[in-house]
Amino acid sequence: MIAIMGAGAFGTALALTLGREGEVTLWARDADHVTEMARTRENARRLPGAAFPYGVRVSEHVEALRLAQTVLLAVPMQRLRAVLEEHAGTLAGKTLVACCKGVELDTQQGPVQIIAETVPDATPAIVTGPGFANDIARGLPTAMTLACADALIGAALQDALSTGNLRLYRTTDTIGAELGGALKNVMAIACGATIGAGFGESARAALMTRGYAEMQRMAQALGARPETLSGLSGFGDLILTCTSEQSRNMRFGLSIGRGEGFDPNITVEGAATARAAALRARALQVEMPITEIVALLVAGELRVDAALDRLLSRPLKEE
Ligand SMILES: NC(=O)C1=CN([C@@H]2O[C@H](COP(=O)(O)OP(=O)(O)OC[C@H]3O[C@@H](n4cnc5c(N)ncnc54)[C@H](OP(=O)(O)O)[C@@H]3O)[C@@H](O)[C@H]2O)C=CC1
Ligand SMILES: O=C(CO)COP(=O)(O)O
Repeated sequence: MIAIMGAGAFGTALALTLGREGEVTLWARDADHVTEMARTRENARRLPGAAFPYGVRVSEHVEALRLAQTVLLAVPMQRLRAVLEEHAGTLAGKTLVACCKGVELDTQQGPVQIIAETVPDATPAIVTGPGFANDIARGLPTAMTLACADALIGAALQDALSTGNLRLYRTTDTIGAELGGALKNVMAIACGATIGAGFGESARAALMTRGYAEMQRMAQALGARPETLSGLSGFGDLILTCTSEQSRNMRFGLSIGRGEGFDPNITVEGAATARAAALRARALQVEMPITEIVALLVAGELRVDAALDRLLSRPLKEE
């Protein structure tokens, strides 16, 4: 059986697509939220307008996860460690599939390493790539990456988690998969800020391309395979997130560029990840000027016009 921890937009979308073809348990921490979802068969708080199919069960009891061999972890990146620590006993020995995108601010670790540290006898994996919760929930076609260092378990997960509208491609390169998903959000903030400030589409294309070069540099410094970054989890998600206003990271960037406020309750993974990735890049001595600038922008330590000046005044070099 499959279970999902976290009834946010993405956890709910995964429950919907899996629940159309089998049984899935969706766990949320808030009992009132669970009661509401059970009564209305909808998650009006996080993914309104998408009716739960028959196969979706909801629960606020972590014991409901005991029967599941595979648990998808769909909580925000900066909360992942706390959730795993709190429920490590229940999750021991299971296959734990991170569904979050980012780098932990305090440790500069990704989700797979956090799973390995907090639930050492679990098998970690990650699902990441271009796919908006709304699209998945509506049954629109999507393709993402499933990464698991254990190739046999990865193949079984690929079968178990692929659905009629969610096609999973498989890799054993968990480092590349999680870095692609984490860093594309940073680039989406940069692109949003650029568009919001009125710098134009050409500037966005330049940022996406140079941002992709940064993603490759860091990934390779950490031992990822270049082809993982050029796949769905890297290049694919970079395109989606940097070009669509459905993306919260993109919209957050737009608000920075326009000098407007942004609802702090909206999950924007790229904000903390920019700061974490900038720290990691410095420690690795990897050059990541766009990431550095996004880290300063989100901290309010740099204005968008000064950020542009800083990028344009860098020494000219070979591509
Ligand atoms: N939305 C999307 O299109 C996609 C999102 N993702 C990734 O999925 C991850 C989650 O994003 P998303 O679902 O959109 O975020 P949302 O903001 O929609 O939801 C986050 C959910 O996490 C829950 N949560 C937060 N902290 C805890 C905790 N300590 N214990 C239990 N539950 C907790 C929240 O519960 P509560 O409601 O009680 O606050 C909420 O239901 C992110 O890393 C994102 O990058 C990946 C692909 C697509
Ligand atoms: O990761 C996503 C799509 O692949 C969702 O992006 P946002 O978190 O920016 O909304």
